[in-house]
Amino acid sequence: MEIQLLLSRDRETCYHDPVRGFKTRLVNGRLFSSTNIGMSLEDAKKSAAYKAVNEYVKDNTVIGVGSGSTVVYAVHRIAERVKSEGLKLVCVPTSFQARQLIIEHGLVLGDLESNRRLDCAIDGADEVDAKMVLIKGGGGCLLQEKIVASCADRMVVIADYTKDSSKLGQQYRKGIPIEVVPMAYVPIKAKVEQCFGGCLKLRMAVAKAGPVVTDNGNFILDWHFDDGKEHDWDAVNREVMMIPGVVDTGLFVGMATKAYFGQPDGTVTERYKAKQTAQMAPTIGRA
Ligand SMILES: O=C(CO)[C@H](O)[C@H](O)COP(=O)(O)O
Repeated sequence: MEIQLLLSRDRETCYHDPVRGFKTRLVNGRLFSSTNIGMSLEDAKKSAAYKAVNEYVKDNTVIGVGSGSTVVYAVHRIAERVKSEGLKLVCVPTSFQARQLIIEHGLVLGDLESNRRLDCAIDGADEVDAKMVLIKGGGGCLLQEKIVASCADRMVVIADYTKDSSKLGQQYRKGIPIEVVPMAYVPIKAKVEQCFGGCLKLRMAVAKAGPVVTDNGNFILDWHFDDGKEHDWDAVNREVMMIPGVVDTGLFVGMATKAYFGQPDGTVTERYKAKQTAQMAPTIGRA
């Protein structure tokens, strides 16, 4: 019997030796042994979320609650800590989903009218590059996620190892989401393609005919950019934001303070924000 290739995708390869019953997984250049091969992607999300909540959520604080599947674990852990430690927290949602999670877990629901400054925003990401530039909005909630993060003293990203990337586009192949006013989606698509290349696709709904409509009543264009080129994401983001009808982009530049990546063996790796340079100022100033 020969060694079998079980899985091979971007920066992740998994082998099985049927004679010795030995499995290995190579992820982003790190080798994981057969003892921990059974950890699922969900376990990786959970480890990252739990570690972030344990380290960043403090008593008497206001927390921004992001959106997506990894955030579900963060909200579970926040609720556990509120119960066991009696933490006094106010949670500000970034989407309809986050609002429901907060309510379902019996947490105190807040908003930006009563809490213009947050202590920490905890959110997922679709991809995080080596400079901590994020692609967000895979779940369509980028606008409120960016607003809430911009009001927080720190933004903490929770993700599994598939989101860890050296360069945007290496791991996440669905493009950079751009939220747009519906009447402007055709000219915006043409302008971005003309100025920056690539191709923009109107995101279509799955269980509804027609396009995805965001929590804010807008459309999403997913920009499949040219990943063969070097991009200055801060400059690109600023220019795209200037196009009339663009509401926001899923590019989060200079916003994340720290990222936690859950690994296949249950460990969590961490990345900190690089020192700010003049070329890489925060997209939106903190409140
Ligand atoms: O930006 C987001 C939603 O707009 C999410 O944070 C992002 O899509 C990651 O989601 P998940 O934790 O499910 O992988």
